[in-house]
Amino acid sequence: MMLQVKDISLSLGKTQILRNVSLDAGAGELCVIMGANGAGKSTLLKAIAGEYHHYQGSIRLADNELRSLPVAVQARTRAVLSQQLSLSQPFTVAEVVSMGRYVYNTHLTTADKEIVAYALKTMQVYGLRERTYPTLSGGQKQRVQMARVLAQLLEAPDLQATDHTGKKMLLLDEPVTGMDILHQQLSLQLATTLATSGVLVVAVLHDFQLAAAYANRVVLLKDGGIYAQGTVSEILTATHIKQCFGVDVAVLEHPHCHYPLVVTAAADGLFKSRAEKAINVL
Ligand SMILES: Nc1ncnc2c1ncn2[C@@H]1O[C@H](COP(=O)(O)OP(=O)(O)OP(=O)(O)O)[C@@H](O)[C@H]1O
Repeated sequence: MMLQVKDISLSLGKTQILRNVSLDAGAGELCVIMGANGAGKSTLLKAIAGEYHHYQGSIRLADNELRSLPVAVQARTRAVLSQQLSLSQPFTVAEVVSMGRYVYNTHLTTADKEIVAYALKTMQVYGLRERTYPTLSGGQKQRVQMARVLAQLLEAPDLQATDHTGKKMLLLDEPVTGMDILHQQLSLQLATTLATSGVLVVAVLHDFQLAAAYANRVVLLKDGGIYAQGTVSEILTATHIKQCFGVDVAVLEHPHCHYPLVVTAAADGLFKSRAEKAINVL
């Protein structure tokens, strides 16, 4: 799946939210969108998910203009984990994950049920499958949502069995919010495994360490526009982070791994930055 976002601008109400955003991402990539609160990350992800039709510019998926693709086709080619998904009905965990399969069949086949069980086990929520979703903890809910999108993407109950190249896209909006460190790592490893099988993964993340460890490409948004995009080492620099988040950080070498470490200096650097002004105002 090739995604080509060309010069899109989008207003919601009277406010322009996205300004001339362009990015290209290809099959097998894990593309991470970062930026401060309100920078436009979720809006961009929703636009790529086909939620808005009134953008200017073009969003092309495998060479088709997104807004011309029928919704049913979109649902079979991409899965979306949105922020703040609320389910008012007391669905069970198994039912929530099964929703990922109803885009293919109105009645679940044996293969669908195997995929659902596989997704539940992969996100370590199989033991919760009879529980009602609203009773879960925040992190457990996110794990169930990851299982749902996994169930939607898979063509067999095996992560590596299928070549998804050119066929599928996964959109994740802050997927690890509320998850403990083990399940954060598990979720990003899962995203990487899917990317390796050819899925194009676009994820909004706030965590620099997860982005540094897992992203192939980082897109940094500021005030609704692209501030910078490129590889982890090109984008996660102290200057960019200061410009986009107003915080002084040091970017260090990881002692064992190939990716950088972004660290704040609470007693020193932080208080030289805009955060100090914000704190003083309180
Ligand atoms: N439906 C809407 N109508 C008007 N303004 C909106 C609407 N949705 C979002 N906005 C505004 O658009 C801007 C971008 O919002 P968006 O949710 O894309 O930010 P974000 O980068 O995902 O932020 P966060 O890190 O807080 O999730 C914000 O200023 C937000 O208040």
